[in-house]
Amino acid sequence: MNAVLCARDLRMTYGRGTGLVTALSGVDLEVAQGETVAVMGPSGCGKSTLLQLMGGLQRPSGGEVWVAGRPLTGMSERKLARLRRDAIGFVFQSFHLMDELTAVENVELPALLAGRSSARARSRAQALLEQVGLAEQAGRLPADLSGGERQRVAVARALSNEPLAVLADEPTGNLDSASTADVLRLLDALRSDGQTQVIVTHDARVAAAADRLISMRDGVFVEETRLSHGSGGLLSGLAGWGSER
Ligand SMILES: Nc1ncnc2c1ncn2[C@@H]1O[C@H](COP(=O)(O)OP(=O)(O)OP(=O)(O)O)[C@@H](O)[C@H]1O
Repeated sequence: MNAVLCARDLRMTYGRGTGLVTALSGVDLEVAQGETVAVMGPSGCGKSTLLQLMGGLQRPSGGEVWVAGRPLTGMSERKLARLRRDAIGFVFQSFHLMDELTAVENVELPALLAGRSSARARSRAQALLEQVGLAEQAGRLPADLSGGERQRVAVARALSNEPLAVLADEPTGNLDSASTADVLRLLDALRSDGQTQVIVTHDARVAAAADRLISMRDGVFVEETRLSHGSGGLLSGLAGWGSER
């Protein structure tokens, strides 16, 4: 299997008894190396659940996920944690930053956990913060950052362990056009280096910049569109952006 991320007949039901909620009703997805897939759909249709299952943060109720050809089914929690740490970068909707760590410390943490030297982790963290326009905020605690700044720290953190795949839940949700452009430029550069990306978004401009767009509704894929941008990649979604800074 050549896909970096692969799911077959993926199903997820939360709760038990009469309180069952079906979040995913059998989806199939293959994402190739260097490919960016955008996932769109109304609130509650199962987008975040899809990311959590593809990244091994939750176990599915049914179906199978492979990351870099390795099946997650039957993998021990320890191996799963190692795979997440080494191969995957998550951008969560609620950021999940550590309150007591500065921006740069938050960003370097995944790289340190993945075994990088402190010098390499720090220099990559600083470079990533610079790329998302936050070089000057590197020493601040999350409490002293705006919502959009925290979000950009979360994006930088997801990229710090140089992951094979990034799973991003609304990475530009709170950002103005200039900051969105920064984040998309960074993702585009990493995709050019072969990174695989799945981006849940409500922003049509972010979606338009992906290689493939999947529309979800009620736990299933209702439409898949392959987009073509010539060689522009994500940046082609940025025409006319970023001029307000
Ligand atoms: N931990 C949970 N326990 C129970 N139900 C859950 C849980 N997580 C999600 N759900 C339910 O599963 C369904 C899909 O949720 P999910 O968060 O995947 O949707 P989403 O498309 O990402 O929504 P949004 O765009 O609002 O983030 C929803 O009905 C949600 O209420």
